Amino acid sequence: MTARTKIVAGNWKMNKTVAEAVSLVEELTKELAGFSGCEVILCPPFTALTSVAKLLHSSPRIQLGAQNLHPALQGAFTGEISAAMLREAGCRFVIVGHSERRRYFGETDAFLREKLLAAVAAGLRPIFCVGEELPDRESGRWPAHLRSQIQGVLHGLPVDVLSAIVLAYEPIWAIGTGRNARPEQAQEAHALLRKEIERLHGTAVAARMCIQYGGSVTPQNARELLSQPDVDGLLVGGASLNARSFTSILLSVQ
Ligand SMILES: O=C(CO)COP(=O)(O)O
Repeated sequence: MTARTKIVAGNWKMNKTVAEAVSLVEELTKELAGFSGCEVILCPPFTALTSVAKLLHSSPRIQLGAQNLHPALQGAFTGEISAAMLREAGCRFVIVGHSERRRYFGETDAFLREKLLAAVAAGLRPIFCVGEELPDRESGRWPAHLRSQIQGVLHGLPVDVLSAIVLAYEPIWAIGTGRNARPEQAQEAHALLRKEIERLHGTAVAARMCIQYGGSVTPQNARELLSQPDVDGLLVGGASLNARSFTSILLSVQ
């Protein structure tokens, strides 16, 4: 089996002023001095990126990510931000296709594909999110839904783009609900996603791909989720907003 480096990311969503972000990162860098259990990514809101980047200079194991980008290089897109701007702010990663972006901002597969291409062209690694709604989970249609999200966006992408992507399985019914997927449910979905990647892009790409789980991850459930063979990391929302809970999740990585 290919050994994949585990990657745990904190998606702060629309939380933390610059001052709050700085204080959280100061606490985290203190708690995580010497930590080398996995790659750690922090995704603060845009306004806090440069301040957080400065604090992370001396913590090479903690990297910076953004929560969104626009695929155009520049231009008349009021309120948007480009991949080059994110790189300049110190980002290495960017979340693409989070269910909240798909749901509230109508982001389509075609648009997400453009974002992935723009991100990788600028040297960013996308964290590409997929996941089903509760009715699809309950009716058993979730495998078809996940396959169609993968095919719709990743089909035919060049191998350098695929190799840069971190995939995140985030069942929508588990996001912010306190109801995480059971470890065996996460494993089943991750194995299916890896199989689909393999079908589209071959064994080597699929075996190397890091697939994170996201949705109500807590210090209590992180270890068991991470013990599944195809769970290669976590994408943490609420529990990443507090230094103690995020650190305790990170310490569950073996
Ligand atoms: O959406 C998520 C991370 O991107 C998950 O959020 P919660 O961990 O708050 O459920």
